[in-house]
Amino acid sequence: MTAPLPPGLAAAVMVRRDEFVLNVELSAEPGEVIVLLGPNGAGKSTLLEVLAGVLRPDTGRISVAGVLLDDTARRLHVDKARRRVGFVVQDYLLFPHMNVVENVAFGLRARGMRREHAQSHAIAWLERMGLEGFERRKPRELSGGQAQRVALARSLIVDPRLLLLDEPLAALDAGSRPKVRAELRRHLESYPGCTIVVTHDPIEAMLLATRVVVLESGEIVQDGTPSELARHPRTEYVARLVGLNLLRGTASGTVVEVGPHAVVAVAREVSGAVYVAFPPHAVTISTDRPVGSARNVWPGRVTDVEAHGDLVRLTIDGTVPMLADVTPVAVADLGLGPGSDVWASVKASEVTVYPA
Ligand SMILES: Nc1ncnc2c1ncn2[C@@H]1O[C@H](COP(=O)(O)OP(=O)(O)OP(=O)(O)O)[C@@H](O)[C@H]1O
Repeated sequence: MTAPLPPGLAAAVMVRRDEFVLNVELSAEPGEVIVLLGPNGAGKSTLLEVLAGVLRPDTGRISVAGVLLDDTARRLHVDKARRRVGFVVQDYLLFPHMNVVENVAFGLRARGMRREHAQSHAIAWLERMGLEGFERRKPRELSGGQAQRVALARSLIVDPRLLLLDEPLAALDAGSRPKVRAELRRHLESYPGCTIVVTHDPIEAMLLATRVVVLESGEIVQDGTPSELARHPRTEYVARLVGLNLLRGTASGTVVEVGPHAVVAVAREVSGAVYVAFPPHAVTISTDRPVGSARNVWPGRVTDVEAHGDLVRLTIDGTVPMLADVTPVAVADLGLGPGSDVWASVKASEVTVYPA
């Protein structure tokens, strides 16, 4: 007897594209949001295309929600149109000649649902996405954020068990990104299936992911929670990308309260629930309380010291826990090691702040 297939995603595939080889084993539980990171050409889009059924694996197996979608040993391949997999690509690929309702209803129509029925489902989804009033517009009459929501509604309406998002926010301008990102996060929180999101943006990764998987040269080089990755990056690429201090707090004016007696000063006025982020290299470490111009000065204790490329990454515990990258010379001069009491300072201008 064969073991039952898992309720989430289970994939072990090898795909060749000319010289490039993707060789990946990946599984995910329902409800997990995996952010897939990796340098250009690492194979992220290739992996999504294989999972979506756009590409066939050379060898391997893929199952989603207990259903086998590919099994090369048995010559089994479920066509992309018949997979319960939603795939949202970077440029949305909305049908330009169809209006918004028709775009969203498309998947249901393709499955044979009657037109009126499919459209009333689509209208309900548009309402859920905050898009009422846009039903009859054509894709070219939408903003980037609206088009992104239409694309998401179009994928979710067919109740996929796996949702694949290839750089879902890349087409948005910097101004609308934080808001759409927060919306996307809310949608993903209530989505019961597995999600895989490809992004190049570390903030997006840290905000959306319950788990981060890093792909380099067609192989998974690291897999863990965002904070595990930030604390113990295993490659230069990971270190550069996700080595980010990220805190959640409540803002008022230019001050964000991130914990009891812990505040972070930021350079612009904000209010309400926010995230604040700053890179480890923006942190200055001293053993005496500094008297400079930095508005953020926190006491802490070094708990971990790790070589990290040309620098040394310190894990600091205190009112504001953080990672700090310092030079080996500074470590030697200040005599730093686990247990050292230090002052960490960060300029307000180095802190990024955005809505939670
Ligand atoms: N249609 C194709 N035919 C042959 N090779 C391809 C094709 N598409 C991509 N490749 C190759 O496959 C490799 C992985 O590409 P892929 O697009 O999956 O990477 P990626 O991680 O998504 O990169 P990026 O971040 O630049 O989008 C690259 O070496 C690329 O040249």
